[in-house]
Amino acid sequence: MYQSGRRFYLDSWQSRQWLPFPEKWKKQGIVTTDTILADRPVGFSLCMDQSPIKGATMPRVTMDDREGYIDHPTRGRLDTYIFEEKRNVHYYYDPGAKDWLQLPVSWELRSDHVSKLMAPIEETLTDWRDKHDILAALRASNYNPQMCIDNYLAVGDKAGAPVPGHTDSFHLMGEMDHSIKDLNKTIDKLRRDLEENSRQLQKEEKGRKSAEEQVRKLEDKVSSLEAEVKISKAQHEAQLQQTVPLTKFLLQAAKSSFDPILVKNLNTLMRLLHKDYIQLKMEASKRFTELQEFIKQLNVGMANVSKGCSALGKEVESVGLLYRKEAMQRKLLYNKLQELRGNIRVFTRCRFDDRTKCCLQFPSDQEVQVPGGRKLFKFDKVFSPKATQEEVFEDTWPVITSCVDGYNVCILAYGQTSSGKTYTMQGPPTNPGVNIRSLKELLKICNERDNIDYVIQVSMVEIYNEMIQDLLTSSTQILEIRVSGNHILLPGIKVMEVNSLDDITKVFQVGSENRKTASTKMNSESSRSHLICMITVKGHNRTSGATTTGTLTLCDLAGSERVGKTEATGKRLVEAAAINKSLSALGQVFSALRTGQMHIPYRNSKLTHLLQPSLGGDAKACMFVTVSPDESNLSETISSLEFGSNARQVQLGQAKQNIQKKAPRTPGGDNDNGD
Ligand SMILES: Nc1ncnc2c1ncn2[C@@H]1O[C@H](COP(=O)(O)OP(=O)(O)OP(=O)(O)O)[C@@H](O)[C@H]1O
Repeated sequence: MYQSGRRFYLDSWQSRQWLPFPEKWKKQGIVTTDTILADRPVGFSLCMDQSPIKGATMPRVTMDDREGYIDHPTRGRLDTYIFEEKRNVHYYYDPGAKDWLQLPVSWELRSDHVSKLMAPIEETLTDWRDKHDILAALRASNYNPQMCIDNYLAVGDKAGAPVPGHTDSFHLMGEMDHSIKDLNKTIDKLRRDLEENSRQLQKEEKGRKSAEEQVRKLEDKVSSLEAEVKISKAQHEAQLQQTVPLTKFLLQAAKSSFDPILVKNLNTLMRLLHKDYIQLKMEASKRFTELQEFIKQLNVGMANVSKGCSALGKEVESVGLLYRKEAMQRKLLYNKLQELRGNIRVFTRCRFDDRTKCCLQFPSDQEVQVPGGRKLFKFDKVFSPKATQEEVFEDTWPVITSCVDGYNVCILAYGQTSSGKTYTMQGPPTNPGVNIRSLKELLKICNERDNIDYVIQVSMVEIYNEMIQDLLTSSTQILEIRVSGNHILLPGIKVMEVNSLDDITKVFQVGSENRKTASTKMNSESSRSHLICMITVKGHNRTSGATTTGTLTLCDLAGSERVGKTEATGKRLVEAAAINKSLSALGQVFSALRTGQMHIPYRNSKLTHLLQPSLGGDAKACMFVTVSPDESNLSETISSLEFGSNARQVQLGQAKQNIQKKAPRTPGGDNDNGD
């Protein structure tokens, strides 16, 4: 027997391989051994049908998390196991990156070596013609042609056989793996560069500090020398003042006494004193000149140091700039990786409220912690109550603007009633939210592109009690969903074209006037319907003649709330039930997408049916989970955060660009005789 970590394996004498420990033995057996060394194979003996023996050296066999099973349509239940195997990988040396990178499938097909390996497969399996496909299978068989043929033949029954010519998913997955590996390598390289730059920055910061310290010391010395010069000058002047009156006095005294010897002595004394005085004066002036010279040198030194400091400051600034640039690049690469994986991007925003203390903590801009050290939730971005509408839009606009290039994009706001969904999406007129900012941005981009003619069309509906109503007309007609191919149509819907800021303002004014709002106990302005704003951006390239059609769906969902909490009755109860039904249908769609189910229950509600193209695989989606800062709403907050966490694990697949030669249908189905 062999133990690796928590897993146990058995040596199979027949196949001479390590096989996973049989499930049924686990229920009966006790494994005994003298010593257990972590993560190291040790000798075991197996005692079956024994009563447990106490002691640390007698471990029970634990469950193996690599085991599983599949229900095969023809072979019934098959046990599965994820083996840790070493695989051959074909690399090429990239002189630019100075690194070995995995060969993409299309490049690998040019290799003679690989062609030789593929030849026996092509000869044996003559109906398998897709070279990409064969190479992908060869890779999966560790470049062993015989194993590849065996694998193909082994799974070649009717239900499980790969359909030749139809399985270029191998190729796509290979390419995708390659891109993700490359991106990871680039991220690693950037991280290393970043660390190197940070180290450099710290070193230079240290140098700057020590230079500043030196300047401070030199300044202290200069001021102490200046003080010394002042003192010696003052002493010299004092001496002079003392000497002159003394000389005058002695002369007068000598003249008054008329004693010639005394006068002579006094004259000698005077001469001596004068000589001393001259010497002292010369000494002082010499000292003074020396000091002046020293101060001059110090000033030059200080100028040099301050020059060095400013050069260092500039360098620090440029390293800082590089750091910010690289951080930005890392973020872009992360976004690209997310895009390749096709994940729904989920942001969380906590509502600002100056009347209450925020009960949530924000350890980083991607984490939110619920009080009492309970669960930590991670999102693509977490906006604290301090976040502005600009900051919120900044992280959304790369997704939004890709609809100009022909992608389907969807932004949803989900959260408890009064948690700030409408504030985030619509916002007050003086500080608009994602809706108006996105349309402005789309207009700006369209105006900047000279050789493409763009048309931006907007339509707006609300789903109230599972009924779809057009918000751009005052008509109360209920719209019905019609499906045509991959398109979801709303025949009869009003579409408005926008060309300026005034048009945008007008569309939203008309829409909000028609929107049904009703009061509940929690919020007198609470909206009890889902608001969906559908924007279509059609571009016609005058040079190439290509047409792109992108859609942006902005969705302000009705508040998720517990019926009991709002004490809803009558009409309100019906509204709450309809909202809960559609939101739980949205949760079911996410859950089915997350677990890769064949059937996605889009048709369980009008909301999910209408959003099907935006959640269905070739779209880019992001969701704002809005939460309240108030502790009394904590249980709703946790359930919203959990909803967001689940949505974050949904992979929609890589987004597809809609480029056509001919203009496609509008949401109203104008090319489809929908009206
Ligand atoms: N970030 C914020 N800064 C300032 N005020 C905010 C913020 N978020 C929300 N508010 C205010 O909180 C109140 C409730 O917000 P809002 O109407 O957006 O909630 P909601 O989630 O859309 O509610 P409902 O589900 O009922 O539609 C509003 O008065 C709004 O102006």
